[in-house]
Amino acid sequence: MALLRDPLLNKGTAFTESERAALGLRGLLPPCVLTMETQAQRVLTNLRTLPTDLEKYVALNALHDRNEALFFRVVVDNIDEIQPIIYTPTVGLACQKYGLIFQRPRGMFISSRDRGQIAELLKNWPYQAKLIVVTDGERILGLGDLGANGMGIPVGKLSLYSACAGVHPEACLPVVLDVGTNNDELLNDPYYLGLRERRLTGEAYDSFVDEFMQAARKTFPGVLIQFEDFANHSAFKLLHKYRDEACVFNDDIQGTAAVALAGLFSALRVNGGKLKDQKILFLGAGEAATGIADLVVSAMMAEGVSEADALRRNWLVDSRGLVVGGRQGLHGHKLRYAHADQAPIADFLTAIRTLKPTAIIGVAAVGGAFTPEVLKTMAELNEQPIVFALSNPTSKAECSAEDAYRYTEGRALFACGSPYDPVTLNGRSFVPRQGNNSYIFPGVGLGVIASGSKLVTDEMFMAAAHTLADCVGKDDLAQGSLYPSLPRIREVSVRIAAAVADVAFQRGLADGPAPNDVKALVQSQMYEPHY
Ligand SMILES: NC(=O)C1=CN([C@@H]2O[C@H](COP(=O)(O)OP(=O)(O)OC[C@H]3O[C@@H](n4cnc5c(N)ncnc54)[C@H](OP(=O)(O)O)[C@@H]3O)[C@@H](O)[C@H]2O)C=CC1
Ligand SMILES: CC(=O)C(=O)O
Ligand SMILES: [Mg+2]
Repeated sequence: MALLRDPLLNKGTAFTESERAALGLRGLLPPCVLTMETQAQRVLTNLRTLPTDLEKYVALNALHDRNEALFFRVVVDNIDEIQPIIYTPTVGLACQKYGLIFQRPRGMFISSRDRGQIAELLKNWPYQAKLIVVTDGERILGLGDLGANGMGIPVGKLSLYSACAGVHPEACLPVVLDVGTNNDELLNDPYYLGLRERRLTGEAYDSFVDEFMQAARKTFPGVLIQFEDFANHSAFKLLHKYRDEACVFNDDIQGTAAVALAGLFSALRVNGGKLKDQKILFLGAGEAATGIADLVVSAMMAEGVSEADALRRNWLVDSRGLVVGGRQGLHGHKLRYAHADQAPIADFLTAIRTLKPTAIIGVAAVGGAFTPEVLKTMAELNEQPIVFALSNPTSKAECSAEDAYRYTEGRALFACGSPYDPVTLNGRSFVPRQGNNSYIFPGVGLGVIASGSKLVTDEMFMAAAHTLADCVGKDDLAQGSLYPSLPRIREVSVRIAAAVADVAFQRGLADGPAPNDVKALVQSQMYEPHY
């Protein structure tokens, strides 16, 4: 009976006659033995009768908790259909309703009440984690502070690690650091499952996170830790504090940078431009924007431009307007892009008219900010404007795919953070694809784990960006797709992982000498969902 209740071992109705006899399962299952294919078909049939995406999310979660192999089989074989349910946009809604839809816990919930005991608590995890995705829930997608409800994000990211890159589910540990929430709605929600107190701040917060970091690394030596959906003020601080001593990265800063740069490379193959000649205007000046801008600057410099010139080709608009030199209160990550000799500009459209960018990248979580006027202006300024609406979930997208194509007469080179269906305009069909770090982190994580890298470096993200861009074919570009199709994701992840592992071996970061065939090493470590 214990076997039927262990999701990592359970096969349900697929246990064979001989297994049933040997494992004490006779009488505990209906007599008919099903194949995994029939089970998967049954899952899909049931799923497709459910009226809402949230109900589908709940059903898939329940399957995940019953039978991991079947769950991942269904995800891998139907990635286009299932990813939007277990990841953005539906995972955003699932986090908002986390307390209401909660059935079984997944991952570890470490709250500020556990201070002083985190190492002890981590021992309760029954597996040897190689990969932790951790959030404190303060900036869940573009939905703000969702406190402990943010757990849906590490769970969703780790599902993609196993589905898209074959990191073994047993190696994956989702963690929420529950330091309270400042979201009054949640504090008053009878179903909220997190601590009902305001967020820990300052030294108390820092030492709590540090205790977790030390305990996690001690309990799971060599573990890769991915920071996810921390608020801006914590994200940069934590990345800089740990990146040179621990195997960590920040997905929102570094993963997003790589996927956006790959998308730019693809767009430039279509319009014939060079990266060093682009002028990029970001809506947003936070983790995603400055992460992308920093990697773009490095890539421009690799094309022979000076750092000063490369910086000058990247401009940021934040909640107070264009980031310019001399503006009061600017600090940290924005300062590199606070260009002198430019008067302040309050709004995005005027910034476009003044700066004449070749590309706009939306990462401010302001839904609809790429208005018809913005899109038309980009189309007036550029034969083929680059328009990336990367904010998540869909409600926060800067524009829809349809609007991006319609208001640029089908000339936009478009990518979106959350999925959009294909668009038909004047008889031409466009297939927009997701500029989402989900193309990057699975392969990066696999490469880091396979090589046993001690650190995760910017060079790895640069390699990942180039590799992802190389996976895009002419047929993709011809239909407006700046990324490869999702059904190819495991092949893409292998290539990214090999490129990342190569960097680890070349830089002496890996755990051992380089093998003859790095790709084979990576592939040998991949989990295949079958019985
Ligand atoms: N597609 C993908 O792979 C990814 C998408 N994202 C999405 O990007 C969005 C932002 O994430 P992240 O960068 O981490 O968040 P941050 O909080 O770090 O940054 C948000 C930025 O948006 C700015 N902003 C807020 N309101 C406005 C406004 N009205 N006009 C102009 N700028 C504004 C903020 O300004 P100020 O600095 O003044 O506060 C801030 O600079 C989210 O929706 C997230 O889902 C994030 C990571 C990956
Ligand atoms: C995709 C992602 O990481 C985000 O929207 O935060
Ligand atoms: Mg994120």
